[in-house]
Amino acid sequence: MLFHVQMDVRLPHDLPDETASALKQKERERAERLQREGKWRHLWRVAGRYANVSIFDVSGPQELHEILSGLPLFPFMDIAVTPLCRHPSSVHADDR
Ligand SMILES: O=C(O)C[C@H]1C=CC(=O)O1
Repeated sequence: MLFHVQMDVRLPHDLPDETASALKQKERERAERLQREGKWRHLWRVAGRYANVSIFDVSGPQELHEILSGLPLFPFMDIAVTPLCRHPSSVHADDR
């Protein structure tokens, strides 16, 4: 099942630089692993903002919630989830 996810990162201004760097490094490793596993299908930076737009391919909302809530930056992100289904006019056979 595909989900469009927008994540807006809001790190507290008083978060120490070392803590922020460590969180970002852990987040990067987790994101790379999930992409290699095929669960995080697209990851795009929103131009001009500390935010991303992503497409996840997971079994359903429960798995998505487990993934998102396990992200190191989860406590510092506003997340909006939109479930997707196939568009009848799409020419891409792999759209699910
Ligand atoms: O930078 C972000 O958009 C937040 C988060 C998502 C993937 C990642 O590596 O960090």
